[in-house]
Amino acid sequence: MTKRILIIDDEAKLRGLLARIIQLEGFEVLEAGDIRSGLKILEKTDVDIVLCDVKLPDGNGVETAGTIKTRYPHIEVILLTAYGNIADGVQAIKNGAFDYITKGDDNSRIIPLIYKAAEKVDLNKRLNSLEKQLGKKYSFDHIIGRSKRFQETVTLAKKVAPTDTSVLLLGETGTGKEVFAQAIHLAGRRNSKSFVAVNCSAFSKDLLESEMFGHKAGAYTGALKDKKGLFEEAHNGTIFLDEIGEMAMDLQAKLLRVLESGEFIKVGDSKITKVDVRVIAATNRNLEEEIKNGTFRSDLFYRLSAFQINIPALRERKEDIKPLAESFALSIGLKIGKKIKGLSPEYVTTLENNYWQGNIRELKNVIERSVILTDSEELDTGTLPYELTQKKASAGSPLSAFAMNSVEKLHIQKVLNYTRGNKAEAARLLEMGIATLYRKIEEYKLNQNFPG
Ligand SMILES: Nc1ncnc2c1ncn2[C@@H]1O[C@H](COP(=O)(O)OP(=O)(O)OP(=O)(O)O)[C@@H](O)[C@H]1O
Repeated sequence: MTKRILIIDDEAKLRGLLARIIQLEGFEVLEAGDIRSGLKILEKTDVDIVLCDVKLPDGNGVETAGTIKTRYPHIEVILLTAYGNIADGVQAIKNGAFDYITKGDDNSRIIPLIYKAAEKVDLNKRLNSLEKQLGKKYSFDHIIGRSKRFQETVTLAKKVAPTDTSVLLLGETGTGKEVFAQAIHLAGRRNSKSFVAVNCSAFSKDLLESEMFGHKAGAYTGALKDKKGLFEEAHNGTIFLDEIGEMAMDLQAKLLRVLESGEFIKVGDSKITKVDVRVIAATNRNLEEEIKNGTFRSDLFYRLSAFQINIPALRERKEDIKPLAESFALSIGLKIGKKIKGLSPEYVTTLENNYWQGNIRELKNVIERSVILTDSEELDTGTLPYELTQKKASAGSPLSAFAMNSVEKLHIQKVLNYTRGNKAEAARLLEMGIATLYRKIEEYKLNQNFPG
């Protein structure tokens, strides 16, 4: 495919000349006279290579090379440096530029260099699609968490990874069950084959059966063609069955058969299909309870639970909150082009005191919000959602929030928020004496800053 090249240079004559030389080679060329209009073009157009001058009316090309690489990692940047200024070129490469050429005396270098950069762009694209095929590419090296509790979990998962044993991952929502499933797959002998994930709660019973096992044409209305199921897609690889507690009983029986013999029958088929698939299942439900309630088959549970891994909730491993938050802040910052250097101590404490019902997923969302809102390179509590800074005091467990004094504290705070800090009005509404209110504000260290 024709590569598209953007030239950012304020010298119109030189820019035009360069554009013509490059166009003659069959490349498509766009031109910009300053950084701002160059970046605007990148926002709207798919560009492969940028040629960028160093001295521009609105900034420096060496820094711009870094900005472009951060925002658009697949683009290759070539810097046009002034004669005798190699230092700029070297710095640009440090910032992620592909290479540099000295203006004027290097005209014969430019075309071969563009071809080389074009090859690199193709490679970037191939790598990108490979990474996509591998899913979110979580290996054990990418899993963050140094706490003892978490490390024990990782050690267990690493031990089972190279075997072919089925694994049952248990943990609250957002604790990283899918991340672990991927890491186990990648560390196992099936890692060059597919990892297929299916969320059992996302489909109705009939649809889930046809998703998992496939169907023959005419099996039911709307089944116009034969359809391969996810078990077949995962042949020789791994299937991850998320929310297995939601699976209907008769499908559970079918799943047990696959686990035992690798065999199943497609919907509407008469013959057996055989696959070789490793099964990793996950749930946030208590399956033993489900068995008692008659909604989960005990034989399937025993088959699956031969190897159980409990992933601890985030609140049970507070030491991991800071490194996780730092890593998310950095990567989200890079994605949206903001440099985040760290988190304020108060910010970290607030995060550590939160209950994190949604675990790492919730933490990631909170950090994303902060990175978007922040105007500084250090994230501070001002960027946290209001309820998080308020929750600080009642943190611990959801139950502790129901202890009498916790309830009183929350209630007084709510009323104070309502009266925007007017204590006389708050005391009246609370039907308590003003002196008592002052004492309680002091005792519970209630927030007295009211915006607006
Ligand atoms: N240890 C970890 N290090 C870094 N990121 C993590 C880690 N664990 C989870 N995440 C991130 O947290 C989010 C939730 O993880 P995941 O989807 O694996 O959770 P889950 O337990 O499968 O959730 P659910 O029960 O809702 O399916 C994802 O964005 C994932 O990338």
